[in-house]
Formats: sequence, structure tokens, C-alpha cells
Amino acid sequence: MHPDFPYQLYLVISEESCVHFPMLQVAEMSIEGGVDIIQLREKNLDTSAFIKKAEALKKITDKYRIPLIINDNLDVAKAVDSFGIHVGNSDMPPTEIQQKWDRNKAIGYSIEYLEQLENEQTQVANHLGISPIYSTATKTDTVTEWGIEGIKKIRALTPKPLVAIGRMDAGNAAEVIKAGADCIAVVSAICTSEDPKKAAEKIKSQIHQNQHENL
Ligand SMILES: Cc1ncc(COP(=O)(O)OP(=O)(O)O)c(N)n1
Ligand SMILES: Cc1ncsc1CCOP(=O)(O)O
Ligand SMILES: [Mg+2]
Repeated sequence: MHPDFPYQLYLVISEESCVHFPMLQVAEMSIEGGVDIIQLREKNLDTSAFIKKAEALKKITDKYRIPLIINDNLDVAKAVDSFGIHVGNSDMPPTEIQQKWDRNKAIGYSIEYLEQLENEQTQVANHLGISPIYSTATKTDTVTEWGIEGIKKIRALTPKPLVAIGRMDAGNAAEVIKAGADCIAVVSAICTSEDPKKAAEKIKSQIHQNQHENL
């Protein structure tokens, strides 16, 4: 477990991605199954509707004492006093977030190109999303499909916490952790499951299994 990011199973959620239950129910069931941190990623809501959703989700994350991350929108993150924000290359840069939000605890930043590891934004970020590990229908505007070799390459270049995202599931979580990722982030593997609690448990047990192998 990374000392600066003690979260190993990361749920990235939106109302749209949830198939069998409403989003808040999926969030609660998956926390019971072992999700350690949640990001609210609503790409089609205006700021005021996004804040309402975030407030409702934060009641749940607060109840279970797990961190809430807001995707893209600093106004929403500030309004709900979230634990952090996640941004990518087309969003507000981490250096600007740091200036505008002194209460922030965690800035996540997507790594799409190897060259980014040398830029100031990566220095300022608290953790890095390796985005995507595998191409996925959930997000199609991506650049590099990193794969296992990509994780190893990035692991060798930075000590920062690494979050693996993009078609992650119980079948590949263990090898991704073994390659050097600190955390597995998922949308579909939990949000489209008929049993989000069990889906989370299965991924978590794969993550733990790998840790035991490494002992
Ligand atoms: C944990 C995590 N990693 C990567 C991303 C992707 O962020 P971004 O590149 O800004 O793309 P959008 O999610 O905004 O479409 C993420 N959200 N979370
Ligand atoms: C938000 C995001 N960023 C990179 S891939 C991705 C979507 C991951 O979704 P899934 O877990 O369904 O492949
Ligand atoms: Mg973004």
C-alpha cells in the first residue's frame, strides 16, 4: 500500500454508468464490498446539478469515512469540500488548482504521454491516473493504451501513487498491481454489475492476493 495514498480500490461513478441500481445505491453497496475512495464523474451536468449530486454522494462517503474526489470541476469540489479533484490535460491544470484551492488535499492528474512525467503539473499532483491501461468504451477520447509495459515504465520514473484506470476488473487487477500500480480504478466492473458489492469484493481480493504473493 502506498504510504501517501492508502486507497487500493477506486470507484469512478456517474448516474449514467449505473445500470441496475441508482448511483447512490451502487456507491453504498460497493463501499460495503471494499471500495476505498470514490470519484464523481458527471460529464453532462451543469455546475448546480453537479453540486446537488455531489452533496448527496458526500453524505454516503462521509458516513463510511472514505474520500470523495470530484472530476474536472473546481467549483463543485470547493462547494462540497471534497477530499480532492481529478483533472486531465484538457482541464484546469494542477498548478492553477493549487493556487485557487488551498484547502485541497489531493490532486489527481491523468498521464496520457510519457513526457508529462517531466512537467510541472505532474510535480504538483498528489497522485497520477495511468490513463488508460486498456482502451475502453467508457472513455473513447484517449491517447496511449499503456498496458502492463506502460505501468512498469511509469513506475520506474516516479515514486508518486499510481492509479490504473481503463477496463480494469477482477481478471486483470492482480497483474496490474504486480506491475507497479498502487490502486485500481473502475467504472463498468462495478457500475454495470448486478451485484456491486460482490464485484468490489472480487477485485479487492485480487489486489490483496497479489500483496500476499509479494510478501
Ligand atoms: C483516476 C482517474 N484517472 C484518469 C481519469 C481521466 O481523467 P481525464 O483525462 O481528465 O478525463 P475525464 O475523466 O475528465 O473524461 C479519471 N477521471 N480518473
Ligand atoms: C475515466 C477514465 N479515464 C481513463 S479510462 C476511464 C474510464 C474507465 O472506465 P471502465 O472501468 O469502464 O473501463
Ligand atoms: Mg477531465
